[in-house]
Amino acid sequence: MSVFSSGVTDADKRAALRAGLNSSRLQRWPGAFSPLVAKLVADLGFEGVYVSGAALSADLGLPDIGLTTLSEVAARGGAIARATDLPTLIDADTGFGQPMSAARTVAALEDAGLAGCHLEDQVNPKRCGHLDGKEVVPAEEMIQRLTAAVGARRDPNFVICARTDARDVEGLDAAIERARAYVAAGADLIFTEALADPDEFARFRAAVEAPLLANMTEFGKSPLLSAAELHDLGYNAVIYPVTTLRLAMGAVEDGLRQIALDGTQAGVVDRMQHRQRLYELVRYADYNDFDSSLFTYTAGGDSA
Ligand SMILES: C[C@](O)(C(=O)O)[C@H](CC(=O)O)C(=O)O
Ligand SMILES: [Mg+2]
Repeated sequence: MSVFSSGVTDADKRAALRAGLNSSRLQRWPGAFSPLVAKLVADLGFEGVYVSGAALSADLGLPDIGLTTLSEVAARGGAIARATDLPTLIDADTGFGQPMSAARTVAALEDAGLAGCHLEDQVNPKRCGHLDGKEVVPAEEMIQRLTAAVGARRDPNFVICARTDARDVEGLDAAIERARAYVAAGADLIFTEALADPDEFARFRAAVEAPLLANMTEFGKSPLLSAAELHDLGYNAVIYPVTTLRLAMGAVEDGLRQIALDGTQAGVVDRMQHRQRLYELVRYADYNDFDSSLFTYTAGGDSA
């Protein structure tokens, strides 16, 4: 196995994602805002990796209002997916344009090594699902989006997740009705955005015959339910989309303030990831071995 690639093929990652959704265990997918974070997510025993549109745009210094392009998202998502053996689900916003654009999006994300993506029923330009003032397209338009996306995938295991933002715009019953129509259009997984309380999660579960994904984003409209609570509610997957970015940025800000104050980082060194841990995550020793095997290579095939 090369140090430069995951030991698991894209097809096997997608099969693992499917198997996880069909299992009775809740699939926990923390957001990874970089390939290095994806390595940490895998090392700590989570089932999958999530790539958040909010985190990806924030990382570029942009608000999450649909400014990022398919090329940017596929490139960054691909770099993250390739850094781990885990399957990666990515946020594809509204599919980056018309229904045919959603089809192109799926092809590009498959090529980039992603295991699945979610498409939402918001209008363009989209908003964070937990902010007021968002709007949804008519259900028929979202069904076109989904039909195009489903038809575009070559690997039948690539997961197409349909997100409905309708709860906050049209009410819970309309959101559930949309979810059922999206399943009929071929969605493999339903993302129930911005639900208000556990009872709403339960009502979605009772009404929709497909795997369900919960969004446990902080400072939003939904309560922060635990993995055990979501499992008991019958949910199949949970994302912690912006959590790692918020944790990291909180720590970076605190550290920078301390340096500005003290004139040295000496007081915050014990809060840092140690050089050794970083090297472990990027498999420094394996690259060294690989390099020395090249360095000592001789044409006769002997190596010292
Ligand atoms: C899940 C989400 O789409 C994301 O981009 O991560 C966001 C998360 C957030 O802004 O907190 C959303 O819920 O719209
Ligand atoms: Mg998003």
